[in-house]
Amino acid sequence: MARIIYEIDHVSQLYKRGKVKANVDITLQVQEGEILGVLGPNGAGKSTLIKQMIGHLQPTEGKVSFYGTDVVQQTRRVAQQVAYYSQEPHVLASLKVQEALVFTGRLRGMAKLEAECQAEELLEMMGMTELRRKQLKHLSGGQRRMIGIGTVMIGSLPVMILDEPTNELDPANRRLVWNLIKERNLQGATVILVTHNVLEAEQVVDRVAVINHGRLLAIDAVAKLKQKVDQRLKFELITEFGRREEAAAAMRQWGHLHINGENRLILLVDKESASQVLDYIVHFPELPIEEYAVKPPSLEDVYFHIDGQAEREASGA
Ligand SMILES: Nc1ncnc2c1ncn2[C@@H]1O[C@H](COP(=O)(O)OP(=O)(O)OP(=O)(O)O)[C@@H](O)[C@H]1O
Repeated sequence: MARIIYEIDHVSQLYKRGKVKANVDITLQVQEGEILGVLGPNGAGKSTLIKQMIGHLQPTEGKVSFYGTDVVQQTRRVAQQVAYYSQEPHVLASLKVQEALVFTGRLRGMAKLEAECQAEELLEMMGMTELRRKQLKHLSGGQRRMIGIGTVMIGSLPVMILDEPTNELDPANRRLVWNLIKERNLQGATVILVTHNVLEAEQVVDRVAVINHGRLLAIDAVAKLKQKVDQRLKFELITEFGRREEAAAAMRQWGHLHINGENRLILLVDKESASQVLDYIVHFPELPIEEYAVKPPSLEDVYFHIDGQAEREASGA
């Protein structure tokens, strides 16, 4: 059995004197050595949970323990063991790239030479050695984010918490970051990864916690979550420009539908009705659908399925 690093026990967070419930009665554990993805849409309560995990926020109710002790009673130990990458602007902005990395390494107890060597290695890995003498505030948004990832990596702390690590990055850098995360995990690091990029997260996470409206809707291994929609097939439908709602209204009768872009619909249907749906699409001439494809469900579909189910239960449907 893997050791439990984090124990989140019936945690709730209220803002604005109780008017905003950012998270509601969340209970989960993080196991040593895993990559746990925390998925949810904007405003779901993901960052609030992370702030509680690093001790920046004391939960209104419940407790977050790190190796068995309340996080807020040992923020120093947590800071020494948990590397955190936030979405917020970089506090090291006036430092040069190399200084920012070395400074962070030194704060984590590295010797000067060791920190300088690791900073150089990281810059090489990220293809950013040319930028080492530039101030962070003079970098592009994406470059600054890459250096932010570097500051999480330096010192090789045993736990990494990354809040939307690939936001603003181009495809090559996104791949690089996912590879760095996977590599660190193979070397033993536990990773908690907040994202709404479900498609990319699927490639790296071991388990997934789905959060919306502050509540934990599901937590399990990706394969187990996928079993929930295993008996379904996914239709990806591209609608005619400006006629998405019309197409959605016609297709909703066949299964669980969600809108996924200006002219893209995703329809999850039971395997038994798939041939009927196909027949309907092909033979119904008025249907404003330009292209369709049938695929097995992805983690993204599981996510929408779980979220949709929670919405339906909440509305009593
Ligand atoms: N300091 C605050 N004061 C008041 N309300 C807040 C505060 N921080 C967050 N909230 C609210 O709490 C809810 C959860 O916010 P949170 O930032 O945790 O969501 P998130 O899932 O991280 O969203 P995103 O993906 O957009 O970053 C939102 O409704 C948000 O508006």
